[in-house]
Amino acid sequence: KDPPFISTVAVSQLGLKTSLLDYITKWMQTYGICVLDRFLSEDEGLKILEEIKTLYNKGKFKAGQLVKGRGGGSSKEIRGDLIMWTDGTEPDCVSIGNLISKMDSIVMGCQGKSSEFTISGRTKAMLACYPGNGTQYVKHVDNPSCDGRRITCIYYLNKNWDSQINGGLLRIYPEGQDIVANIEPLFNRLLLFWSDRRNPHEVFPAYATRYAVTVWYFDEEERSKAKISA
Ligand SMILES: COc1ccc2cc(-c3cnc(C(=O)NCC(=O)O)c(O)c3)ccc2c1
Ligand SMILES: [Mn+2]
Repeated sequence: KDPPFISTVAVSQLGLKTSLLDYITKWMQTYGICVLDRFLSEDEGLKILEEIKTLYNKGKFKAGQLVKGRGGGSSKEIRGDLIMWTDGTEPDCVSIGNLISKMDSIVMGCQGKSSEFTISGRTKAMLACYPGNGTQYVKHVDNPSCDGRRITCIYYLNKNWDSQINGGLLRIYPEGQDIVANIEPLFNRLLLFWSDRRNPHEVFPAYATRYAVTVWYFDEEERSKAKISA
């Protein structure tokens, strides 16, 4: 069952500037990717970072699932992130819960502004940590199999990050375009992109601890049709 989801009524009460929502819609329609810097206040961002570090240091993160390497059957490790799922209602996730509801209000605010924004729900939030020992995530598509996920929404928490030194760059290869998008996982940066085959992407090896919070938003129709995943 998908976690409860903000109602559109709440969005209008938030009184979000439609110019921001129009900006997001336009970027998503044109490039299928949108970057918003300084998404929250510095203080809110720092509170989220502290909550995540605390959870990580309590050993609450587990290795993301391994995907069998090609041939030989050996489970060649192609993922390096450690993850933890939360719906942001636990007592030690208050700021993370605030982030999730701000993500909801952004995505819901775009509802109906373009045919692609027919969002009916979302996953819980996935807290991810790349420990920084050269861990990476090879090129992949988040939703290659019509599982219902339409938008990938990632919030980065990495202070003074420089991919030239720390690695951990996210590179997106928008389908059918001869450009790539190089996205630094910078503190207080929100990234949205279509989760399907339009946006293959990879995370380059990270050489410093790299934190992110990801939520996937479901398309109503695709989600209702999706086989209930095992
Ligand atoms: C069924 O259990 C699980 C558990 C964890 C899962 C994690 C991912 C995932 C997908 N993409 C990325 C990514 O692209 N990150 C880009 C960035 O951090 O900049 C990432 O970090 C993690 C996908 C499927 C999963 C299924
Ligand atoms: Mn991904």
